[in-house]
Order: sequence, then C-alpha cells, then structure tokens
Amino acid sequence: FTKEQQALMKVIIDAYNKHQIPQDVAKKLLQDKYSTEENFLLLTEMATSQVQVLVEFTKNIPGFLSLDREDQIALLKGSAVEAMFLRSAQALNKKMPIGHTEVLEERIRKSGISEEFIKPMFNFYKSIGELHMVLEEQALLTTITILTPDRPYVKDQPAVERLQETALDLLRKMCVLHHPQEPQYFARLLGRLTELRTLSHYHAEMLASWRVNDHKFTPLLCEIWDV
Ligand SMILES: Nc1ccc(C(=O)O[C@H]2C[C@H]3CC[C@@H]2C3)cc1
Repeated sequence: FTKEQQALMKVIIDAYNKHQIPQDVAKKLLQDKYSTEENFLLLTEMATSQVQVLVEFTKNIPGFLSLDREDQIALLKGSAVEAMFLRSAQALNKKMPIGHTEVLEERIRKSGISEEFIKPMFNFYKSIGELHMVLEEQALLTTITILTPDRPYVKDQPAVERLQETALDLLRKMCVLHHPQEPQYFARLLGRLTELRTLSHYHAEMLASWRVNDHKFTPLLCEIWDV
C-alpha cells in the first residue's frame, strides 16, 4: 500500500468504528415487548439511528466535505437505504451479543413488512454473511456505496468518480491481501452492490405500504427518503 492508501484506510476505519449504533438502541431490541407495533417502533428507532451514523461516517470520508454541498446531500439521500442495509447486514452477521441477532431478525419479520420484501432482505443478509468480510472491506464497501457518482441530482459526477476510484483501488488491494485464495473476491463484493440496488426498490415499496397504514416516521427518515 502507498503512504496515502494507508492514511486513507486509517481514517475510514476510525470513522467506521467510531460511528456505530448507540448501545442503548441496540439494547432496546432485547426488551420483552413483541407486538407488531412495538417492533415497528424499534425498527424506526434503529433506522433513524443508522441514518445518523451514516451522516457522521460520511462526513469523515476524505474529500467528501470538499464536494459541492448539494452533491453531498444528493449522495447521502441516494445511498442511505443501501448503506443502511449494508450496515444492518453486517450487524446481523457479526457475532452480536447472545440472542441479539435472533431477536433483531424476529422483530424485522414481525414488524408489518410484507413477506415479499422479507425474503430478498434475508437473502441479502445471508449473502453478505457468506463473504466473511474483514472490517476494512466492510468500511470500504460502505464508502464505495456512498460515493456512487450516478445518484439522482448529482451535478459534478467526475468529482465523485475520483473519490470512488480511490476507495475502489484500496478495496481491490485489501481483497488480495485478506482473500489471497479467491482472485474473484473483489468482483463478488462489487456484485453485492448490484443486489443492494434491487433491495432499495423493495425498500421504497416497504415505506409506501407502511405509510398507507399510517405508520409514523421520524423527521430524519422523512427528510432522507422524501416521505
Ligand atoms: N419507519 C421505518 C422503520 C424502519 C425502516 C427501515 O428501513 O428499517 C430498516 C432497518 C432494517 C430492518 C428493515 C430495514 C433494514 C424505515 C422506516
């Protein structure tokens, strides 16, 4: 790795570690109330906290704050769902404290999300788990998702491309280092980003069906998803 790449990796890893879902939100998942309503409220709190974590993490990506202000907003709005699914996949697959994973899975399944979205969502979680990404790869994959140049309303796409390419070069080297036996590993990681995009379509329908049933969102979720 070059000196710059080592510095970039350190900044991204520190940001990724620093901005985790607060323990109190995670602990709430273990409380004993299990009604559909209660599960939905907990997911709302979790999603809101994940968006807050996403914004803080993104601000630490080198070069991000030098982008055009409106492009920064367009990138955050365009990547929020994908970054959130990535982070919840990583959280669910990480050895969470005993029982957390099953509890979170149970709450997601019983929160008013229709079965047609639950299946692809858990397939995605499983496919992420099977990759056994190291922390650096998780943080870089999230960074690459955020720095996607072709999000709606991005004006200066080349500026975003330059930042994304830097992160892609670094991720490619990380994959060779941590998965020397799997030359296709880097390509497999990027393939997950395609699967993420299909998930975000399901997510839009998930939001719409919750709205139709008059479920309450937080102001932050309304703002980031224009609902
Ligand atoms: N009022 C809302 C509640 C939850 C979400 C959401 O996207 O939840 C995400 C967290 C994980 C479980 C479902 C997805 C992934 C959106 C609006």
